[in-house]
Amino acid sequence: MPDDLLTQDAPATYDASSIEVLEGLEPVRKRPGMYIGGTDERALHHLVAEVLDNSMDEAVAGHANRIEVELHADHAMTIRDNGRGIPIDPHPKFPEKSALEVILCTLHAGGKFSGKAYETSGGLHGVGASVVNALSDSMVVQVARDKTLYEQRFSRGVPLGPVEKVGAAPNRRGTTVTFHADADIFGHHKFKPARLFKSIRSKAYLFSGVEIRWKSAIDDGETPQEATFHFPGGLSDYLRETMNGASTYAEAPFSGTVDFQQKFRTPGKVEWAINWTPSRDGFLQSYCNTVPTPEGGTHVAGFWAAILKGIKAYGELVGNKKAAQITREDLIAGGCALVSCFIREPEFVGQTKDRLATVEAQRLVENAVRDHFDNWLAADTKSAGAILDFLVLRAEERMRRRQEKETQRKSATKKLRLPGKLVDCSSNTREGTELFIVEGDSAGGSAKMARDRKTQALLPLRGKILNVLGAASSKLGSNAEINDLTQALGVGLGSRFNIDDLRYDRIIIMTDADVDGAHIASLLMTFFFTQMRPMIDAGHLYLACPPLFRLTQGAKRVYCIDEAEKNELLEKGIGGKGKIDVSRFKGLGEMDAKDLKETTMDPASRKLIRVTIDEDEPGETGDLVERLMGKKPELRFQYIQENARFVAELDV
Ligand SMILES: Nc1ncnc2c1ncn2[C@@H]1O[C@H](COP(=O)(O)OP(=O)(O)OP(=O)(O)O)[C@@H](O)[C@H]1O
Repeated sequence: MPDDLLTQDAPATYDASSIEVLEGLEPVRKRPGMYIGGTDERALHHLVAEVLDNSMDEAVAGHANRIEVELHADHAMTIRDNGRGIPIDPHPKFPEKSALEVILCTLHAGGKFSGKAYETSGGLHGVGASVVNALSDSMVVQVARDKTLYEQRFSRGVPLGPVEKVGAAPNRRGTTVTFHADADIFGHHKFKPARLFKSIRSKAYLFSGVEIRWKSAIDDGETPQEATFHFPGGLSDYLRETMNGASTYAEAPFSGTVDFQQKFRTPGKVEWAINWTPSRDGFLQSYCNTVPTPEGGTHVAGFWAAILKGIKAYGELVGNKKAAQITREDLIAGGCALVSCFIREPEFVGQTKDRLATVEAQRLVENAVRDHFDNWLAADTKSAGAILDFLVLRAEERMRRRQEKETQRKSATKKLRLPGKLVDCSSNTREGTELFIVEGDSAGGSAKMARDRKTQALLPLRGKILNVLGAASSKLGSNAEINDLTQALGVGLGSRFNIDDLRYDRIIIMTDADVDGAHIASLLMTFFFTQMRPMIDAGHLYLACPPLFRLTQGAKRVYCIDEAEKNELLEKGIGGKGKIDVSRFKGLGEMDAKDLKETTMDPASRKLIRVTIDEDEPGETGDLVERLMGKKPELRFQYIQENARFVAELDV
């Protein structure tokens, strides 16, 4: 048959049209976790932050002074500002589209890359607005510019028509975004008025030049349905409110603002407020360009360095030799602090911006705060003396506690009958020791080789522990696994429980990264939550994060925690030579000691999740545990996967 006939007869199916390219915002819908860190309640609320941060950037740049945030009855959100308005003129690169459409339908489109339109902004990747658009079943953007009102509508990231003039706007300017999150992505999660209210109010404290109005059609019985926030006093007012009348060592907080331009000839500024109190635990809330950074970062490191060096220098000046013993731990214990910096082109870890990584911020903040702190201590010797005495006392207490623990543990190890399968560590002080609760004997094998004998102990559990929620309390004491665990911990069960007897600093649950592992981890967490709650409250309980994949390319090897991270790295490359070899760990037992050590056990390179109870909603955590550990086992794995962030905070 002649060649041309062959081609004529073949159906025209395999041509360019059969090559698929994920276009526009499809990748966001396919893998939302990569852009907003998940699809849970926290991720849902993050959508509001993305849109609100754009309005805040407009305000901080001096173009807006009012922002309105409204939660509607159907859980749609409206965020309106009186800024310059997102540009609607045709985009030079895509003349057939408006800049508005390019911004909302293209990743990495924005006005914050070069610092020309904004000096210091929370936005920097040019993805926030488009991600919200992609994950909303409906989004309407109105722009009031040049006395005209424009509008464009979208659904799941796709424009429903071009930008249109919809009326006159003689006395108005700015941007209004209304979106309704897509239930296909966020499932049953809904906006919580209390959570929104709190984060919106903190924004107003962070930038005193803005007034934020809040309105909610949903009444949760505790959150005001209307409010206006404007705080000319900035962070000192915020600190006073957060500390809620607690007695303090300094009469007024140590607070201030330094403009980096004036001091260091570089754009940006830092604002802070701190006071010390005997009556509650300390805290530090930090922000960069009004974006909360719950995991801190370089700005926070700079802040503590300034305070620590300042107080030690002051101690030396007044001849208090004990001041040299103060550590950062003592400062943090009773210190309540707020730090907010504005810098150009900040670098964060991840799109949800939990930790600031810009190296320069450390130096800028440290130098700015240090000068002021020295002056403040010298000018207010009464407060300075009170703080110094308090910190010295804390340092002494800390050292005494450590000594007590040393003796305590020595006697405890002698007296106690320890379970036979416990592989104990050799340190005779509790400080710095860790107990890994491991799944199965095989995992115990590599863990034994990977551990640091001095500080890391292992307790292998055979199979699943008793589900304490379903069990009568008499059964608890006779369950072998629970008995072994309680003995190894040294704390006693029920009325004999005493947290002071705890034999290790950290208790780390280390299970396989699969359904069974997650089940065992949730059984253990339930046990601690219901029987040894003070251990969680005191921050002793952790989850290990073993990786699921290892990528090897030539001499280079990296580990990935999940499928999404693996795919991201495969796309980006890992910087080695040749083909990338992917291996999937089926369980901890499959990892060799070197892998296990590097990724999961060695404090220098591993990742741990600290298990915490959501302070805002402790009752809810109880309900959830009850619901999940009660009747429906299949929900548990999903719970761990989706809600890990709800009960856990990262601690690297
Ligand atoms: N309310 C607004 N007023 C004026 N311009 C806006 C507004 N919202 C968005 N923009 C413009 O749209 C651009 C894209 O916003 P988007 O949220 O996608 O990314 P970004 O803020 O630049 O960075 P990030 O992804 O880190 O949030 C911004 O850089 C800004 O130029």
